Amino acid sequence: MSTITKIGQAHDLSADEAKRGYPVHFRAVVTYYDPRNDGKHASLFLHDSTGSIFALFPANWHWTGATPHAGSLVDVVGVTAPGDYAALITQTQMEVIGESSQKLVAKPVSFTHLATGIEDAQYVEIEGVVHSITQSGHRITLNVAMADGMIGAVSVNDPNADYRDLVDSTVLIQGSIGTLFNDSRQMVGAHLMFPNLYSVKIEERSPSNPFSLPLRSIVSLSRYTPTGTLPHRVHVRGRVTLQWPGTMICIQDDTSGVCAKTIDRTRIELGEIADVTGFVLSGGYRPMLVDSVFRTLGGSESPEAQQVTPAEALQGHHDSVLIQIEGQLTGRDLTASQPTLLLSSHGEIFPVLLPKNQNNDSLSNIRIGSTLRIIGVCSVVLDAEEMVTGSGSAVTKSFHILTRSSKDVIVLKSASWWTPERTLLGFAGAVVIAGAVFVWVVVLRRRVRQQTKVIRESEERFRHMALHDGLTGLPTRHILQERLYLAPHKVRRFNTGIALLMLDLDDFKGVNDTYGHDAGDETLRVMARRIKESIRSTDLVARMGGDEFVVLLDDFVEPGHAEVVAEKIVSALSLPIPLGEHSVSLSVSVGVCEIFDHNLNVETLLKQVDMAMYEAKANGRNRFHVFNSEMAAATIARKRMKEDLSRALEEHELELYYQPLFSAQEPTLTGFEALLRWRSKSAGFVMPSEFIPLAEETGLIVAIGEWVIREACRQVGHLERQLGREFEISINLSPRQLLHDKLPQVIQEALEENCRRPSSLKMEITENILMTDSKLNQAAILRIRDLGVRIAIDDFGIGFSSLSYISRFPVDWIKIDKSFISDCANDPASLAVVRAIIAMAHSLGIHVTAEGVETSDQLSIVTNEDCDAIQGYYYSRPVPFSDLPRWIKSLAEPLENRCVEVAIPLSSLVQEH
Ligand SMILES: Nc1nc2c(ncn2[C@@H]2O[C@H](COP(=O)(O)O[C@H]3[C@@H](O)[C@H](n4cnc5c(=O)[nH]c(N)nc54)O[C@@H]3COP(=O)(O)O)[C@@H](O)[C@H]2O)c(=O)[nH]1
Repeated sequence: MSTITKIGQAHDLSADEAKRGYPVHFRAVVTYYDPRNDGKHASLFLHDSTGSIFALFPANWHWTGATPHAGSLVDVVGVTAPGDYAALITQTQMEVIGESSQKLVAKPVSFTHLATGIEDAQYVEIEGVVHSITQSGHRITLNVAMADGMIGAVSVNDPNADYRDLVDSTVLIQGSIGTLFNDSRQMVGAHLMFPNLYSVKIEERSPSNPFSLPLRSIVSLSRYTPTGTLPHRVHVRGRVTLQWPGTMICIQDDTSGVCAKTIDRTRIELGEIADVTGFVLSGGYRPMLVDSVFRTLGGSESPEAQQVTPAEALQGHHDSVLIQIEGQLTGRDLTASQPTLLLSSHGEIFPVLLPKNQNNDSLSNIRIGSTLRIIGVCSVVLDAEEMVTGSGSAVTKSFHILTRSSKDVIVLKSASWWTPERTLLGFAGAVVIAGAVFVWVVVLRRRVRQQTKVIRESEERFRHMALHDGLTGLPTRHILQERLYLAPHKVRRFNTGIALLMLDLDDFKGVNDTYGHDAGDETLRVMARRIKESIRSTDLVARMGGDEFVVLLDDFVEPGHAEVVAEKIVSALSLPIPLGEHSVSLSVSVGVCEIFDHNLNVETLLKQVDMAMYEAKANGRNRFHVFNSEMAAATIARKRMKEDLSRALEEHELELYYQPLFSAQEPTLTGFEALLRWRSKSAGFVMPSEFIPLAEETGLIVAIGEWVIREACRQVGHLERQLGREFEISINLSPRQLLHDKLPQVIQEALEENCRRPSSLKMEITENILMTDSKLNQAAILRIRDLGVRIAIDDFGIGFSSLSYISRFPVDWIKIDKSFISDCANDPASLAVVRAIIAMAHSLGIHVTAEGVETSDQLSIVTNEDCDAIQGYYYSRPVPFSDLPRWIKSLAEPLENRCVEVAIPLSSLVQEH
């Protein structure tokens, strides 16, 4: 997998591509650093000339040099992973290499633009008024009102900084955008991560004492129109008509009333005069204040509660004003989080809200039907729909009363069963009763229905939005989960099975990149429709996000049924999709899992079908793959091995074996190839073919490879001093290691620390390193060769080697792959290949090693063909370092007496054969 070196390239990967874990290596500027982020991870936003990206790494990361701050230049290695919107970097390793001289340019953005999500992780500038400041854990948040919406600007709290001055100031803030998405990839919010107060520029400073702002009459708030583009705090004064400590305070002056949201819990007497400052929030009949603070000025003259009828209250003029109103108690819920009474009067039904956490026991004894007088602040609700679709002016829909305590509920007339009306009704007869009841129920219900219709509609809308994907209309993972949890019962009851199919479109990103996002959306809609058409109406298909879908078959599934469905889906989805004047063809990879056991575990089932889907991808895509138990065992074992391997270096479980290298013509020992071994505490003696690919995948190969270079130079240097002669060392290089910027420096240090001639070191790379990403790899190889180190091409002949490009490349050695050597004695074709490689290499001035020489026949063939060096079991297997001196001494003895065989652990012999 090729390494990505530009941030923009990594940021733009689709979720599916990012999930593959592309290796990345960037040099970038830090725009934000939070050493604690979520406790387990530290986080960084990084920026280069192509864009910005978010990187996660362990919170206990040990910085070898300086710790970073905004403006640091860092060297970062990691792998890509899907983020909520754009890709991010995990398994990050990094180092600060200095200060950036680059002046960062932040793009000014509006909230509406941020709401599209496309600026995820990018470096931007916002303008707005700071409404409030909140602290949570180690972070501080400035809640900023931009011209078109509110945004939280987040930073690591600096205990020495004073943020309070910022409230009500107009500010410009530069930082990186963290966008929040739900499972359906719908944006639910965004934060601006700013590094410190230097990123906040105050354009217009607020007065430090908010109560020094000029006083306004409360009624003027209704006429409030922001003079500039952004609204600032206002200051009003009045008598307190209601206080819900920590939530709200309402005041009233001669002109009107207003309610203000506040977190201040200071208790205040009703009727006291209070100063309140806050930000105007319009949208109701009258505006309210938010993020408010208040102070009391004494006094205790309670404002008069105006007597109003429900019809008058509905007109709206009494909104936020203290009123008294009468009605019959028709219902109550005193145990709800918001205790409520329901009153009716003159055909109107209105709720009365009581303060939370108060003793309302006295109210539970009031009989339904009793006539009550309520004193409280009137809150009028507008009909938003009517305002939009109708006249455009404020249309009131309902009202409710906010009371200060249960004392605001006065029983005027208690209802009794034997009221004159009811007695009369009793005499009037069953038909009249039925009629009256019917009318009463109809009228009451109609009113209640009207009151609750809007609530129910918005609940329905939210529920539908939460449970259905906005693009395809398919259910989301929540519905799938509900159905999955019911599945075991169904299996038990009907004695059938269930099947799960996980679908991932192959190369979907290509459609987005080539034809644009509208075409991508259309493709997803078509695919969703085709999947639905391929299954029964009782089966379920859910969109999991991106281009991933899951199908649940839980209706009388019989063995093999899921495979038939998967086959059908694979062929339905491979049909061309018309996109305007174009037509595209895509394929899909499907994982399949069938279960006929009611003890099935839903989590396990999801993991298994995911594994099967990845297997389908790995086996060439455009196909389905059925889960089997070996896959699970292999995946678990790999995961465990990865975890163990991440500790292998620090737990000293790695060691080097050395396989001798001989010159061919007069066989003399010239040096060794260093070969890595892992003596794992849990897995035993592990061969490199098993763990090097994992080290590559996880990025651990960079650290492990560095250790190999340093350790091989140290150990062979030690041997040389002991024996008084010089050896050459061959070391294998992995592709990922090659692209790490520090590699030449590591090699140079290892050479210098051990006083080694550069030409005595040979770095072995495989052919396909040269073929993939050739420009980057070639540059890296040239940098190593510039040190004077030799380059060898390993396993030559099995890849894509082209003689013409070898001639253009600075290669010193070629190692003919052992498969040709093992066959050359019996297979004329292999012998011909060996001859051709040697002739071609020599004509280009390149030396040749025959590797894997095991027999005397093979030895004489390669020697006769003029090979330069020999490596193979014929001379020796790889030898542990501690046995090398003994092995070298035994060279004088006949081959069969050499001590090497005893030097190798039995386990490694078994694995090497
Ligand atoms: N990036 C790194 N890769 C490494 C490192 N150490 C090893 N490796 C790579 O792992 C592969 C397997 O290595 P290993 O199991 O050690 O096998 C080596 C020899 O034991 C084997 N060999 C040598 N002679 C013979 C023989 O006569 N017969 C026979 N059947 N096998 C023989 O060949 C392997 C050496 O191969 P090569 O490197 O291609 O010269 C292997 O691909 C290693 O590259 C490491 O530190 N880093």
